[in-house]
Amino acid sequence: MASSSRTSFVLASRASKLAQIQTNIVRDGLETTFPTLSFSTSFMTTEGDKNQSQALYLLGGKALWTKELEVALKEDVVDMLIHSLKDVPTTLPHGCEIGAILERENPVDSLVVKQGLPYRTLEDLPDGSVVGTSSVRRVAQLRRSFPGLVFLDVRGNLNTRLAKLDAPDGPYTALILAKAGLVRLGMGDRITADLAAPILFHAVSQGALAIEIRAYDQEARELCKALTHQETQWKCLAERALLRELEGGCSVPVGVSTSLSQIDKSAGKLTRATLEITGCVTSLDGSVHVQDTLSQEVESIQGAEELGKNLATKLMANGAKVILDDITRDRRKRASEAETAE
Ligand SMILES: NCc1[nH]cc(CCC(=O)O)c1CC(=O)O
Repeated sequence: MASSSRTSFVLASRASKLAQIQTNIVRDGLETTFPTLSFSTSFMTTEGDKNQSQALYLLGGKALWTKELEVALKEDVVDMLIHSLKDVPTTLPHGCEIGAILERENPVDSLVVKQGLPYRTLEDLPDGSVVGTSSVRRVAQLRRSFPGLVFLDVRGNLNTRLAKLDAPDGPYTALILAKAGLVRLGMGDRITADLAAPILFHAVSQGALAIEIRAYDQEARELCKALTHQETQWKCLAERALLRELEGGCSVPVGVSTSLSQIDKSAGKLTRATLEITGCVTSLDGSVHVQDTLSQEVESIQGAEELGKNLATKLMANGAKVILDDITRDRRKRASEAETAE
Protein backbone atom coordinates (compact mmCIF):
# COMPACT_ATOMS: atom_id res chain seq x y z
CA MET A 1 0.00 0.00 0.00
CA ALA A 2 1.14 3.54 -0.70
CA SER A 3 2.48 5.59 2.20
CA SER A 4 -0.57 7.85 2.02
CA SER A 5 -2.81 4.89 2.89
CA ARG A 6 -5.21 5.23 5.78
CA THR A 7 -4.26 3.25 8.84
CA SER A 8 -7.60 3.31 10.62
CA PHE A 9 -11.04 2.22 9.51
CA VAL A 10 -14.47 2.55 11.09
CA LEU A 11 -16.78 -0.48 10.97
CA ALA A 12 -20.50 0.17 11.40
CA SER A 13 -23.68 -1.84 11.79
CA ARG A 14 -27.09 -1.79 13.39
CA ALA A 15 -27.11 -1.57 17.16
CA SER A 16 -28.79 -4.91 17.88
CA LYS A 17 -26.83 -7.39 19.96
CA LEU A 18 -26.47 -9.73 16.99
CA ALA A 19 -25.26 -6.94 14.70
CA GLN A 20 -22.68 -5.90 17.31
CA ILE A 21 -21.43 -9.47 17.72
CA GLN A 22 -21.17 -9.83 13.94
CA THR A 23 -19.27 -6.56 13.64
CA ASN A 24 -16.86 -7.71 16.32
CA ILE A 25 -16.32 -10.99 14.44
CA VAL A 26 -15.33 -8.99 11.35
CA ARG A 27 -13.17 -6.59 13.35
CA ASP A 28 -11.32 -9.54 14.92
CA GLY A 29 -10.76 -10.99 11.44
CA LEU A 30 -9.41 -7.69 10.12
CA GLU A 31 -7.18 -7.12 13.16
CA THR A 32 -5.69 -10.60 12.86
CA THR A 33 -5.08 -10.25 9.13
CA PHE A 34 -3.85 -6.63 9.25
CA PRO A 35 -2.12 -6.18 12.64
CA THR A 36 -0.62 -2.81 11.70
CA LEU A 37 -4.00 -1.20 10.98
CA SER A 38 -6.60 -0.12 13.50
CA PHE A 39 -10.33 -0.77 13.37
CA SER A 40 -13.05 0.85 15.46
CA THR A 41 -16.80 0.27 15.57
CA SER A 42 -19.91 2.45 15.43
CA PHE A 43 -23.50 1.27 15.97
CA MET A 44 -26.68 2.89 14.61
CA THR A 45 -30.43 2.46 14.70
CA THR A 46 -32.14 1.83 11.34
CA GLU A 47 -35.67 2.20 10.04
CA GLY A 48 -36.21 -1.54 10.43
CA ASP A 49 -35.31 -1.30 14.13
CA LYS A 50 -37.65 1.64 14.71
CA ASN A 51 -40.72 0.40 12.87
CA GLN A 52 -41.68 -2.60 14.99
CA SER A 53 -45.42 -2.37 14.58
CA GLN A 54 -45.96 -2.74 10.86
CA ALA A 55 -45.69 -6.22 9.38
CA LEU A 56 -42.42 -6.72 7.50
CA TYR A 57 -44.44 -8.01 4.62
CA LEU A 58 -46.13 -4.61 4.22
CA LEU A 59 -42.94 -2.64 4.63
CA GLY A 60 -42.07 -4.25 1.32
CA GLY A 61 -38.50 -5.40 1.84
CA LYS A 62 -36.90 -2.08 0.97
CA ALA A 63 -33.54 -1.11 2.39
CA LEU A 64 -34.94 -1.15 5.91
CA TRP A 65 -31.82 -2.30 7.67
CA THR A 66 -29.21 -0.62 5.52
CA LYS A 67 -30.24 2.87 4.42
CA GLU A 68 -29.06 5.01 7.37
CA LEU A 69 -25.82 3.08 7.40
CA GLU A 70 -25.29 3.66 3.69
CA VAL A 71 -25.71 7.40 4.18
CA ALA A 72 -22.95 7.38 6.81
CA LEU A 73 -20.79 5.28 4.49
CA LYS A 74 -21.21 7.65 1.56
CA GLU A 75 -20.52 10.68 3.76
CA ASP A 76 -17.20 9.07 4.83
CA VAL A 77 -18.35 8.98 8.46
CA VAL A 78 -17.69 5.22 8.45
CA ASP A 79 -15.76 2.92 6.10
CA MET A 80 -17.24 -0.57 6.24
CA LEU A 81 -20.79 -1.70 6.92
CA ILE A 82 -21.18 -5.12 8.48
CA HIS A 83 -24.43 -6.82 7.50
CA SER A 84 -26.16 -10.14 7.51
CA LEU A 85 -26.04 -10.57 3.74
CA LYS A 86 -29.64 -11.76 3.84
CA ASP A 87 -30.73 -8.25 4.89
CA VAL A 88 -28.86 -6.52 2.05
CA PRO A 89 -31.10 -5.63 -0.92
CA THR A 90 -30.06 -7.37 -4.13
CA THR A 91 -29.46 -4.01 -5.80
CA LEU A 92 -27.18 -1.64 -3.91
CA PRO A 93 -27.36 2.16 -4.07
CA HIS A 94 -25.05 3.87 -6.53
CA GLY A 95 -21.60 4.27 -4.99
CA CYS A 96 -21.83 1.24 -2.69
CA GLU A 97 -20.58 -2.29 -3.27
CA ILE A 98 -20.18 -5.55 -1.44
CA GLY A 99 -16.49 -5.78 -0.64
CA ALA A 100 -16.46 -9.12 1.15
CA ILE A 101 -18.62 -12.13 1.84
CA LEU A 102 -17.38 -14.16 4.80
CA GLU A 103 -17.63 -17.89 5.43
CA ARG A 104 -21.20 -18.92 5.95
CA GLU A 105 -22.55 -20.45 9.11
CA ASN A 106 -25.05 -23.27 8.72
CA PRO A 107 -27.78 -21.51 6.66
CA VAL A 108 -30.79 -23.49 7.94
CA ASP A 109 -33.68 -22.28 10.06
CA SER A 110 -34.19 -23.68 13.55
CA LEU A 111 -37.04 -24.30 15.93
CA VAL A 112 -36.94 -22.83 19.45
CA VAL A 113 -39.63 -24.05 21.85
CA LYS A 114 -40.99 -22.03 24.76
CA GLN A 115 -39.11 -22.69 27.98
CA GLY A 116 -40.68 -25.49 30.03
CA LEU A 117 -42.61 -27.14 27.18
CA PRO A 118 -41.69 -30.72 26.26
CA TYR A 119 -41.83 -30.42 22.45
CA ARG A 120 -38.76 -30.71 20.24
CA THR A 121 -39.91 -30.80 16.60
CA LEU A 122 -42.71 -29.23 14.58
CA GLU A 123 -44.30 -32.71 14.43
CA ASP A 124 -44.50 -32.70 18.23
CA LEU A 125 -46.57 -29.50 18.39
CA PRO A 126 -50.30 -30.03 18.98
CA ASP A 127 -52.70 -28.67 16.36
CA GLY A 128 -53.50 -25.03 17.03
CA SER A 129 -50.06 -24.27 18.49
CA VAL A 130 -48.89 -20.76 17.69
CA VAL A 131 -45.54 -20.55 15.91
CA GLY A 132 -43.92 -17.12 15.75
CA THR A 133 -42.07 -15.89 12.69
CA SER A 134 -42.22 -12.70 10.66
CA SER A 135 -40.99 -14.34 7.49
CA VAL A 136 -43.51 -15.07 4.73
CA ARG A 137 -41.06 -17.58 3.30
CA ARG A 138 -41.19 -19.69 6.46
CA VAL A 139 -44.95 -19.43 6.85
CA ALA A 140 -45.72 -20.21 3.21
CA GLN A 141 -43.50 -23.30 3.08
CA LEU A 142 -44.44 -24.65 6.51
CA ARG A 143 -48.19 -24.30 5.95
CA ARG A 144 -47.80 -27.04 3.34
CA SER A 145 -46.39 -29.61 5.77
CA PHE A 146 -48.09 -28.38 8.96
CA PRO A 147 -51.61 -27.18 8.12
CA GLY A 148 -52.66 -27.56 11.78
CA LEU A 149 -50.22 -24.96 13.11
CA VAL A 150 -51.04 -21.26 13.50
CA PHE A 151 -48.37 -18.82 12.33
CA LEU A 152 -48.17 -15.42 14.01
CA ASP A 153 -45.94 -12.43 13.34
CA VAL A 154 -43.23 -11.75 15.91
CA ARG A 155 -41.03 -8.68 15.65
CA GLY A 156 -38.10 -7.21 17.46
CA ASN A 157 -34.46 -8.25 17.62
CA LEU A 158 -33.58 -11.80 18.59
CA ASN A 159 -33.45 -11.15 22.33
CA THR A 160 -36.83 -9.42 22.25
CA ARG A 161 -38.36 -12.28 20.30
CA LEU A 162 -37.05 -14.89 22.71
CA ALA A 163 -38.42 -12.87 25.64
CA LYS A 164 -41.82 -12.79 23.90
CA LEU A 165 -41.63 -16.56 23.41
CA ASP A 166 -40.85 -17.30 27.04
CA ALA A 167 -43.34 -14.81 28.53
CA PRO A 168 -45.64 -17.04 30.65
CA ASP A 169 -48.80 -15.40 29.28
CA GLY A 170 -47.42 -14.99 25.74
CA PRO A 171 -49.17 -16.59 22.74
CA TYR A 172 -46.22 -18.44 21.23
CA THR A 173 -45.43 -22.14 21.63
CA ALA A 174 -42.34 -21.91 19.44
CA LEU A 175 -40.36 -19.61 17.16
CA ILE A 176 -38.54 -20.22 13.95
CA LEU A 177 -35.27 -18.34 13.62
CA ALA A 178 -32.14 -18.51 11.53
CA LYS A 179 -29.71 -20.92 13.16
CA ALA A 180 -26.75 -18.64 12.40
CA GLY A 181 -28.10 -15.76 14.45
CA LEU A 182 -28.86 -17.94 17.45
CA VAL A 183 -25.44 -19.57 17.33
CA ARG A 184 -23.64 -16.22 17.06
CA LEU A 185 -25.62 -14.93 20.03
CA GLY A 186 -24.52 -17.95 22.06
CA MET A 187 -28.08 -19.27 22.19
CA GLY A 188 -27.61 -22.32 20.01
CA ASP A 189 -28.57 -24.42 23.04
CA ARG A 190 -32.16 -23.15 22.73
CA ILE A 191 -32.52 -24.93 19.36
CA THR A 192 -34.59 -28.09 19.59
CA ALA A 193 -34.60 -28.96 15.87
CA ASP A 194 -33.17 -27.78 12.58
CA LEU A 195 -35.59 -27.28 9.71
CA ALA A 196 -33.88 -27.86 6.38
CA ALA A 197 -34.91 -28.53 2.77
CA PRO A 198 -37.13 -30.02 1.48
CA ILE A 199 -39.39 -29.05 4.45
CA LEU A 200 -37.99 -25.52 4.66
CA PHE A 201 -35.67 -23.95 2.10
CA HIS A 202 -33.63 -21.19 3.72
CA ALA A 203 -33.52 -17.51 2.75
CA VAL A 204 -31.15 -16.22 0.11
CA SER A 205 -27.73 -15.64 1.72
CA GLN A 206 -28.92 -16.69 5.17
CA GLY A 207 -26.01 -17.29 7.53
CA ALA A 208 -23.41 -15.22 5.66
CA LEU A 209 -21.90 -11.90 6.73
CA ALA A 210 -21.01 -9.20 4.23
CA ILE A 211 -18.96 -6.04 4.28
CA GLU A 212 -20.33 -3.14 2.25
CA ILE A 213 -17.90 -0.41 1.18
CA ARG A 214 -17.74 2.72 -0.98
CA ALA A 215 -17.33 1.64 -4.59
CA TYR A 216 -14.25 3.84 -5.07
CA ASP A 217 -12.52 2.85 -1.83
CA GLN A 218 -9.56 0.81 -3.13
CA GLU A 219 -7.99 0.45 0.31
CA ALA A 220 -11.09 -1.01 1.91
CA ARG A 221 -11.55 -3.23 -1.14
CA GLU A 222 -8.06 -4.72 -0.68
CA LEU A 223 -8.75 -5.45 3.00
CA CYS A 224 -12.06 -7.05 2.11
CA LYS A 225 -10.47 -9.36 -0.44
CA ALA A 226 -8.52 -11.04 2.34
CA LEU A 227 -11.68 -11.83 4.30
CA THR A 228 -13.79 -13.18 1.46
CA HIS A 229 -14.61 -16.90 1.55
CA GLN A 230 -14.95 -17.76 -2.11
CA GLU A 231 -17.15 -20.85 -1.77
CA THR A 232 -19.65 -18.81 0.23
CA GLN A 233 -19.31 -15.91 -2.20
CA TRP A 234 -20.10 -18.02 -5.27
CA LYS A 235 -23.09 -19.66 -3.59
CA CYS A 236 -24.51 -16.45 -2.17
CA LEU A 237 -24.03 -14.44 -5.35
CA ALA A 238 -25.86 -17.16 -7.29
CA GLU A 239 -28.69 -16.97 -4.74
CA ARG A 240 -28.78 -13.18 -4.91
CA ALA A 241 -28.89 -13.27 -8.72
CA LEU A 242 -31.89 -15.60 -8.46
CA LEU A 243 -33.69 -13.28 -6.04
CA ARG A 244 -32.83 -10.15 -8.06
CA GLU A 245 -34.31 -11.75 -11.16
CA LEU A 246 -37.44 -12.70 -9.23
CA GLU A 247 -37.64 -9.02 -8.27
CA GLY A 248 -38.07 -9.92 -4.66
CA GLY A 249 -36.59 -8.69 -1.45
CA CYS A 250 -36.37 -10.39 1.91
CA SER A 251 -40.15 -10.25 2.16
CA VAL A 252 -41.08 -12.62 -0.67
CA PRO A 253 -41.56 -16.35 -0.12
CA VAL A 254 -38.41 -17.44 -1.94
CA GLY A 255 -36.33 -20.28 -0.54
CA VAL A 256 -33.05 -21.77 -1.72
CA SER A 257 -30.54 -24.50 -1.08
CA THR A 258 -27.13 -24.33 -2.75
CA SER A 259 -24.07 -26.56 -2.83
CA LEU A 260 -20.63 -26.62 -4.43
CA SER A 261 -18.85 -29.84 -5.31
CA GLN A 262 -15.83 -30.93 -7.39
CA ILE A 263 -14.05 -27.82 -6.24
CA ASP A 264 -10.86 -26.90 -8.16
CA LYS A 265 -8.43 -24.41 -6.73
CA SER A 266 -5.23 -22.89 -8.03
CA ALA A 267 -2.88 -21.06 -5.66
CA GLY A 268 -5.61 -21.07 -3.03
CA LYS A 269 -8.12 -19.44 -5.39
CA LEU A 270 -11.34 -21.09 -6.43
CA THR A 271 -11.17 -21.64 -10.20
CA ARG A 272 -13.96 -24.08 -10.96
CA ALA A 273 -16.73 -26.00 -9.21
CA THR A 274 -20.04 -27.68 -9.80
CA LEU A 275 -22.74 -25.41 -8.45
CA GLU A 276 -26.13 -26.87 -7.68
CA ILE A 277 -28.92 -24.50 -6.74
CA THR A 278 -32.51 -25.33 -5.87
CA GLY A 279 -34.97 -22.46 -5.60
CA CYS A 280 -38.63 -22.30 -4.69
CA VAL A 281 -41.45 -19.78 -4.65
CA THR A 282 -44.52 -20.55 -2.54
CA SER A 283 -47.89 -18.82 -2.43
CA LEU A 284 -48.61 -17.20 0.94
CA ASP A 285 -51.25 -19.78 1.88
CA GLY A 286 -48.94 -22.62 0.87
CA SER A 287 -51.32 -23.92 -1.78
CA VAL A 288 -48.96 -23.41 -4.73
CA HIS A 289 -45.28 -24.27 -4.62
CA VAL A 290 -42.92 -23.99 -7.59
CA GLN A 291 -39.50 -25.59 -7.22
CA ASP A 292 -36.62 -26.28 -9.58
CA THR A 293 -32.95 -27.22 -9.52
CA LEU A 294 -30.08 -26.32 -11.83
CA SER A 295 -26.61 -27.79 -11.65
CA GLN A 296 -23.65 -26.70 -13.74
CA GLU A 297 -19.90 -26.39 -13.75
CA VAL A 298 -18.99 -22.74 -13.23
CA GLU A 299 -15.63 -20.99 -13.42
CA SER A 300 -16.31 -17.54 -12.02
CA ILE A 301 -18.63 -15.36 -9.98
CA GLN A 302 -20.28 -14.36 -13.25
CA GLY A 303 -20.89 -18.02 -14.06
CA ALA A 304 -22.47 -18.54 -10.64
CA GLU A 305 -24.70 -15.48 -11.07
CA GLU A 306 -25.73 -16.66 -14.53
CA LEU A 307 -26.88 -19.98 -13.06
CA GLY A 308 -28.96 -18.22 -10.39
CA LYS A 309 -30.51 -16.01 -13.05
CA ASN A 310 -31.31 -18.98 -15.28
CA LEU A 311 -33.01 -20.71 -12.37
CA ALA A 312 -35.18 -17.62 -11.85
CA THR A 313 -36.21 -17.67 -15.51
CA LYS A 314 -37.13 -21.34 -15.21
CA LEU A 315 -39.13 -20.78 -12.00
CA MET A 316 -40.96 -17.79 -13.51
CA ALA A 317 -41.95 -19.85 -16.54
CA ASN A 318 -43.16 -22.67 -14.30
CA GLY A 319 -45.60 -20.61 -12.23
CA ALA A 320 -43.56 -18.37 -9.93
CA LYS A 321 -44.62 -15.31 -11.90
CA VAL A 322 -48.29 -15.89 -11.09
CA ILE A 323 -47.49 -16.27 -7.38
CA LEU A 324 -45.30 -13.16 -7.23
CA ASP A 325 -47.75 -11.02 -9.23
CA ASP A 326 -50.52 -12.04 -6.83
CA ILE A 327 -48.38 -11.05 -3.86
CA THR A 328 -47.52 -7.66 -5.37
CA ARG A 329 -51.23 -6.97 -5.94
CA ASP A 330 -52.14 -8.07 -2.42
CA ARG A 331 -49.38 -5.96 -0.85
CA ARG A 332 -50.45 -2.82 -2.77
CA LYS A 333 -54.04 -3.36 -1.70
CA ARG A 334 -53.18 -3.90 1.96
CA ALA A 335 -50.74 -0.99 2.03
CA SER A 336 -53.39 1.38 0.68
CA GLU A 337 -55.94 0.02 3.18
CA ALA A 338 -53.44 0.64 5.98
CA GLU A 339 -53.03 4.24 4.79
CA THR A 340 -56.76 4.93 4.75
CA ALA A 341 -57.10 3.43 8.22
CA GLU A 342 -54.70 5.97 9.75
N1 LIG B 1 -33.62 -9.68 9.74
C1 LIG B 1 -33.52 -10.82 10.51
C2 LIG B 1 -32.22 -11.55 10.43
N2 LIG B 1 -31.22 -11.20 9.61
C3 LIG B 1 -30.19 -12.11 9.76
C4 LIG B 1 -30.58 -13.02 10.71
C5 LIG B 1 -29.83 -14.20 11.16
C6 LIG B 1 -28.41 -14.29 10.79
C7 LIG B 1 -28.11 -14.59 9.35
O1 LIG B 1 -28.95 -15.10 8.59
O2 LIG B 1 -26.96 -14.35 8.96
C8 LIG B 1 -31.85 -12.65 11.17
C9 LIG B 1 -32.66 -13.30 12.22
C10 LIG B 1 -33.51 -14.42 11.74
O3 LIG B 1 -33.93 -14.48 10.58
O4 LIG B 1 -33.82 -15.28 12.56
